[in-house]
Amino acid sequence: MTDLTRFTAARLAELIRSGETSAVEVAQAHLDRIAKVDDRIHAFLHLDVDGAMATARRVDEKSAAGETLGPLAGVPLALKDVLAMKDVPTTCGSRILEGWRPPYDATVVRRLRDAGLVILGKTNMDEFAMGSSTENSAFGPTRNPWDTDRIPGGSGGGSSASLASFQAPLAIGTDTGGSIRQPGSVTGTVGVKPTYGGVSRYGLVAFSSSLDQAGPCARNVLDAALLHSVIAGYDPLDSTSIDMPVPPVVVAAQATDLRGMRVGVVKELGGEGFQPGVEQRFREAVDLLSELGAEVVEVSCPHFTYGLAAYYLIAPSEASSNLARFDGMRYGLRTGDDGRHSAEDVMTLTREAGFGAEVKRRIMIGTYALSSGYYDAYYGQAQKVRTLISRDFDRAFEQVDVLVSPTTPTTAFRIGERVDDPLAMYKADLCTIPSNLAGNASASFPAGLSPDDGLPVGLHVMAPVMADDRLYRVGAAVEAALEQRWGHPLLEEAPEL
Ligand SMILES: NC(=O)C[C@H](N)C(=O)O
Repeated sequence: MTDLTRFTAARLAELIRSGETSAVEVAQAHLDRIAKVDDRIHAFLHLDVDGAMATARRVDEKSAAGETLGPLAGVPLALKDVLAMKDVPTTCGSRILEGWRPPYDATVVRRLRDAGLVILGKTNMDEFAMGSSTENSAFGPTRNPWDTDRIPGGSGGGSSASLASFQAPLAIGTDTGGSIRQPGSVTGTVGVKPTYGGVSRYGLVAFSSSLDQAGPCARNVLDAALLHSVIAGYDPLDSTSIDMPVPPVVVAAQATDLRGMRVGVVKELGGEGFQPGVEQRFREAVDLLSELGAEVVEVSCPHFTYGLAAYYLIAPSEASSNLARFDGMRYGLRTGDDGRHSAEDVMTLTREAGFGAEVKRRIMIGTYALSSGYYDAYYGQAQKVRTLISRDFDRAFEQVDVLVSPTTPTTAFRIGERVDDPLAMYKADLCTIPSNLAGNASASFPAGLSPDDGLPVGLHVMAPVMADDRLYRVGAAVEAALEQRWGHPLLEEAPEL
C-alpha cells in the first residue's frame, strides 16, 4: 500500500474500518516516519510508543469483534505537551515540570482516548506557551519542515511541524493569543481556535485562563472538523465550559461555495508592516471568497489596534498568578533542598533554575501590572480595552457573518532572528489576539505560498461565539477551490525531508 503517512485522517479511519489496513500498521508507519525525520525537525518531546501501540491494538480488536468504530478510531495524533496525560511526562516545554507525570487525563485527552485516537506522543512548545517560534522551549527549538532554518510558529510549533512533516495526520494545539493559528499559517496547515468554552480546559496547564483554548490542528479542513467534534462539548469539570450543542462543524466542512455569506475584511489588520507577499496572497484569497459567492465588504474594528497592548498586560497578569504554583514543593524540579535552605529559599532557587527568560519576563510584567497602585492604570485599563474589542466584534457581526485578515504579518522567520527582540516576536500575533480577548471562534487556513519567499501564508477567519461552523464553511470552500487551481493540496509543494 502507498505510504500510510500521506493519507488524510478521514481516509485512514476509513481504511481501518474496512479492514484494508490496521490501526497497528498505521501507528507503526507514523512511528517509523518519526524515527526517520524527527531528528531534523524536533517536533516531539516524548513518544508514548507502548501506549500508542496498546490503543491501536484495542481498536483492531474492536474492529475484529465487529464493533462499530468512530470516525477517527485508530488515527494517530500528536498532543501538545501542555495537556495532562495520565502517567506520561508533561513538561509544558519547561525544566520546572521535568519528571512530572500527571495522575489524571485532561478532558481533551479522555475524549481522544474514548474516540480511539492513537496518541503518539507529546509535542514541543514555547515554555508555558509563551512565544511565537518554539524557540522558548527549554528543550531546544522545533524546525519548520518547509525550511529547517526557520521557525514552525509558536507556541504550538511541535504540533504544526509534526503535521507538515507527515509525522502525524492530526494534532492538538492550544491558543492563548495565536498559538494554534500562527503555527498553522507558517507551516501551511489548518489550525482552529474554537469558541472560548467550546472545548474543556480541564487538564490544560493554565497560562492565561481567560484566554487559553485547546483546538484541532490538521492538514485539511474536514480532518480538523472531525477532530473538533471529538474534543468539543460541555464539561462540568471546567466552570467556563459552554453548555450548548457543538456547532455543526463536520457538515460545514463539506461546503463548496459561499453563496449568501457576508464576509468583512478588517480594515485595521493589514497594510503597513505586512510582508508584501502575504498581502498579495491575502487579497487573492479575498477575491476568491467573492468568486465563491460571498458578499465581501470592508469593516472597521477600530480597537483591534490596541489588542496587542491589552493582551501583554492581561496574559502576563494571569500568568503571574497561575505560575505561582510551580514552587518546587508540588511538581517536578526542586532545587536547593539540601537541609541548608529554608522552604522559601528552595522556592526561589527552584523558580530561578526552572523558568526560562521569557517566562520570568512575563511573571515580572504581570506582577507589576497587578500591584497595588498600578492595577487600575495597567490591568484595569487593559480589561476596558478588552471590552471595547468585544464590542467591535459585536458591531461587525451585525453586518457580516465572518471577518477575515491575514493570519500573521509575515511568513516563517529565521530561527534566532527575533530572540533578542520580544516586541518583534509579540507582533506575530497582531491579527490573532483580538479573538482571544473576545472569546469568539477563529481559524487559519492555507492560502498559498508567498511570492516573495515561497513560504506558506494563512487566511485568518473569525466567527461569532459558538458559530465555529462558519469557519469550516469558509475553510472548506477555499481549500476545494485552491486545490482545483493547483491540482493538489498545498503541502505537496513542501520539500521532501
Ligand atoms: N500562547 C499563545 O497563544 C502565543 C502567544 N504568542 C504568546 O506568546 O502569548
